Amino acid sequence: MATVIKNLNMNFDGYQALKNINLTISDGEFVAILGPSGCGKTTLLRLLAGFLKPTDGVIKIDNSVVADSKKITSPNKRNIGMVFQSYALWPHMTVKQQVTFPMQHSIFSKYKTQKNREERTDAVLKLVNMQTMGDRYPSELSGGQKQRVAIARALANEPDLLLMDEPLSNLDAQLKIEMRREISNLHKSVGGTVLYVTHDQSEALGMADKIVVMSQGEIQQIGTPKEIFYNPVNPFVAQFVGQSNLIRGSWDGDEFTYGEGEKITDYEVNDSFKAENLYPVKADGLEIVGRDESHFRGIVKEVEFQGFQNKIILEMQDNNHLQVFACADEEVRQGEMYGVRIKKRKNVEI
Ligand SMILES: Nc1ncnc2c1ncn2[C@@H]1O[C@H](COP(=O)(O)OP(=O)(O)OP(=O)(O)O)[C@@H](O)[C@H]1O
Repeated sequence: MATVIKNLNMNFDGYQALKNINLTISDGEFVAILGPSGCGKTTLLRLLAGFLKPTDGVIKIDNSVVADSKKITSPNKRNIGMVFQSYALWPHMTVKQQVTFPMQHSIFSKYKTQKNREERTDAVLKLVNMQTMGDRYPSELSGGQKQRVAIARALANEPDLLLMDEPLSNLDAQLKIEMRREISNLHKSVGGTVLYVTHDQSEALGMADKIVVMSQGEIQQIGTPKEIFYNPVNPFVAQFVGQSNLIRGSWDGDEFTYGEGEKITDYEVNDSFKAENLYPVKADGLEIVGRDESHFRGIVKEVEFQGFQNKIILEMQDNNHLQVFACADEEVRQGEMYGVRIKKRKNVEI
């Protein structure tokens, strides 16, 4: 049941919200669409669900065209489950009724008898750990419980594709982490294909098989979480996903020169950084090397205690700000000048 998106464009009154999107989602894959607010994530999801008609391009699910610029297959004729940020539960229905409803009304329902539907409702409520709350109404549930019901409802008809639009953004930090684990485990146990929209890089990195990074309506990079994190293809991905520093200098082949002639050799840096004479390095890839004048140096603007480490913000001589992690017991004083060095990149299996 692969979903294939080809040359997809979406215009809203002259504003191009999606530009030439090409993406294949394979059967059983968990794909995260990751990008900042306004980059077109929800628009892509709405096109897949059948709520919008593309300006251009084609969407195929299981080899049949469900959308092109001329016609679309309506949402009720696609076997798609949706989980929204706002939960979108029906206030007048109990938990059990919410889950049973799509089985009574969808043309894809395999659960034709009342008994079948009751069994399936019990099974999906058990999956999301809500089996004891079947008779409650949404107003009697916590945020996390509502989200579990929304997930159970979306899974009831065993959708070909489960679309999740920032499903955890209304939950508190602790619950987010719990639900993240639950959704991952659910995907592992039930299988199925998931497209998960988020602007939170840690959700995408922790849950997805494949991440699609988007910016301003365009796909920037598609890859596994490790590929995206360790080998970003351009400065946007490096900064958005890894919060990398971008150090100015000059490239000669695989050798980068920065500061006062310090050099580092790196075979993994994408040509798009070389073209701009930038070196991407995360906060843990830099080290403070004392106050030796000959080093690449800057003034410490902030020292933030983070428990295991300190996060240090330095203002460099070219006004660029760098983030550096240092051991919590390493004394670094605010307002003073320190040298910084790029550490040799560790070999990470990707
Ligand atoms: N119906 C519409 N009419 C006009 N412009 C729209 C419409 N829907 C979305 N847009 C615009 O398209 C762009 C992409 O919107 P979209 O909702 O897809 O972004 P997003 O990445 O999901 O953002 P967020 O994370 O804030 O939800 C935005 O600039 C938005 O204003």
